[in-house]
Amino acid sequence: MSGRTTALTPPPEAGPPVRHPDAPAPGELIGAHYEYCFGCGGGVPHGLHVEARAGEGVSITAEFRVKEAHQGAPGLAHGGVLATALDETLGSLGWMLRVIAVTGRLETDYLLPVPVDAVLHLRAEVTAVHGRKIYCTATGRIGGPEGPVAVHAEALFIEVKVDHFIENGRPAEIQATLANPDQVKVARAFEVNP
Ligand SMILES: CCCCCCCCCCCC(=O)SCCNC(=O)CCNC(=O)[C@H](O)C(C)(C)COP(=O)(O)OP(=O)(O)OC[C@H]1O[C@@H](n2cnc3c(N)ncnc32)[C@H](O)[C@@H]1OP(=O)(O)O
Repeated sequence: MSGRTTALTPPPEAGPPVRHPDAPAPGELIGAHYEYCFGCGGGVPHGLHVEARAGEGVSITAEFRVKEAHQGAPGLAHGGVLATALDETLGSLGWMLRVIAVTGRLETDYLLPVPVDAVLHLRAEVTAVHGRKIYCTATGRIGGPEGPVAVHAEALFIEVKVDHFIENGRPAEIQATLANPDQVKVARAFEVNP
């Protein structure tokens, strides 16, 4: 696509993504990484509640139903909300590599308006990895998993360690999350092998 910045183009020395042997099986529901995540958490009433599943290879599929609280123009999803849905799906790719990664750069193309009550069918995949840099893309389709593409993103995620959240976030909540026996999957996210 025209107008792309080179920051999202993997360098020639980048390698193909490698699915981690302990990655969840294709179709497995991944679940929220944090109850109060705006993208996936069940504890956020007006959140997106994106539901992600492991895909084939190093990919993720997800669904997001647009609700009234997500409007920009009347009856249509806000562009920032759609970017959030793409970001959330891309963020789940860390499960397939067994790393924790945060968004460094996200470029979004809006191709079709997305109405309230529509389900956005999302798919994200890693295209290349170079050191801590994870190059990835995502699409959101409406009208079904094979429907027309409404939104598309290219992104660069950067691998971080759990210290990133302890140093920059609220340590007490990180520790509480780790200590909660019901948050097994969250704990697994922190158990990543370097
Ligand atoms: C509960 C479970 C938890 C699970 C948590 C999962 C959460 C998922 C939620 C969804 C995703 C999100 O919204 S995450 C939240 C939004 N994102 C963030 O808050 C990130 C804020 N940014 C940062 O903290 C920082 O800038 C980092 C960590 C991204 C990078 O800082 P750093 O660690 O010091 O590394 P740095 O040397 O700067 O960068 C490493 C390499 O990446 C490149 N790089 C870095 N940023 C960019 C960029 N924007 N565009 C191009 N390239 C970039 C650098 O040039 C360098 O390349 P080279 O020199 O090596 O070639």
